Amino acid sequence: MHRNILIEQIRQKKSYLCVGLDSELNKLPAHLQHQKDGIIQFNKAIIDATKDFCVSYKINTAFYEALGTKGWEAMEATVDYIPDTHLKIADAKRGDIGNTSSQYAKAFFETIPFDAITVAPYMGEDSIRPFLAYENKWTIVLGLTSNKGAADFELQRIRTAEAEQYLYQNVLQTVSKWGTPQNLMFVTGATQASELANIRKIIPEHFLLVPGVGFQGGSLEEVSKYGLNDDIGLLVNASRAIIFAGADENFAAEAQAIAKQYQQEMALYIS
Ligand SMILES: O=c1ccn([C@@H]2O[C@H](COP(=O)(O)O)[C@@H](O)[C@H]2O)c(=O)[nH]1
Repeated sequence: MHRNILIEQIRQKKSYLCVGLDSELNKLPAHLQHQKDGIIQFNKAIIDATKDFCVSYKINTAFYEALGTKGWEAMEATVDYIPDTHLKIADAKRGDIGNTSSQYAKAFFETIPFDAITVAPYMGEDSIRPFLAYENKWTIVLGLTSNKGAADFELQRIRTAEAEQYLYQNVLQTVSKWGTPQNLMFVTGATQASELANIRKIIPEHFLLVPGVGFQGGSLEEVSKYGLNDDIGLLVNASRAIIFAGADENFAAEAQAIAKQYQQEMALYIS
């Protein structure tokens, strides 16, 4: 998906919400858990209920890979069902030596036609280039993640030739030179909103994929205050807070109500 289309969708809907389809089998409403295509039915109902309030869906592949062939089938059927107006993100956190990364890119951009994939930067440029080689696809590189473990490496101070900085800042500076704001985004956890102003100094134009509102406690208001740019530049993800808002037959209506709440708050922040 081209950046202009994404921005147009966001402006039309007054929403930069990304709904996370972390559809863990044993958390589905009881009536779906034992059905052969329970996850597919669940995802379709969630998509139908939320598509007017969001611009993107993020499938965390772990929840599907864990189920083997059935999970991969559910992932494919879900990607097929998501309207083409919505950015389809594979949260797969891949990255390997170049020829292996090429196969990951093929798997998630061609075999299953996602628009975007999350990638870990640890193995460096040759591990990321194969994803960037695809036109109209997005590579979303982990920058400053939302978890406690971000302190172990990403928030370590390092000394480079130019400056003393956090490791994650060096990642943003370096990786942003390998692609452009048209094909590269960065993950920034909503729980790290205090760093957003610094992040915007390094990458003012790029889109940020921001997980961590809802269950992880991040603030949509803070993220929006420090993260929005002239093109909006944010995709804020909520998974469990939306898809598991209700636990019974009413789950889709409950999910819709929460997605709508996020959208309505976002509309206040979009000028
Ligand atoms: O830094 C990161 C990177 C990825 N995630 C993923 O986003 C969702 C968040 O789910 P919630 O239920 O809204 O907490 C999930 O798929 C994570 O693996 C993240 O949380 N933080």
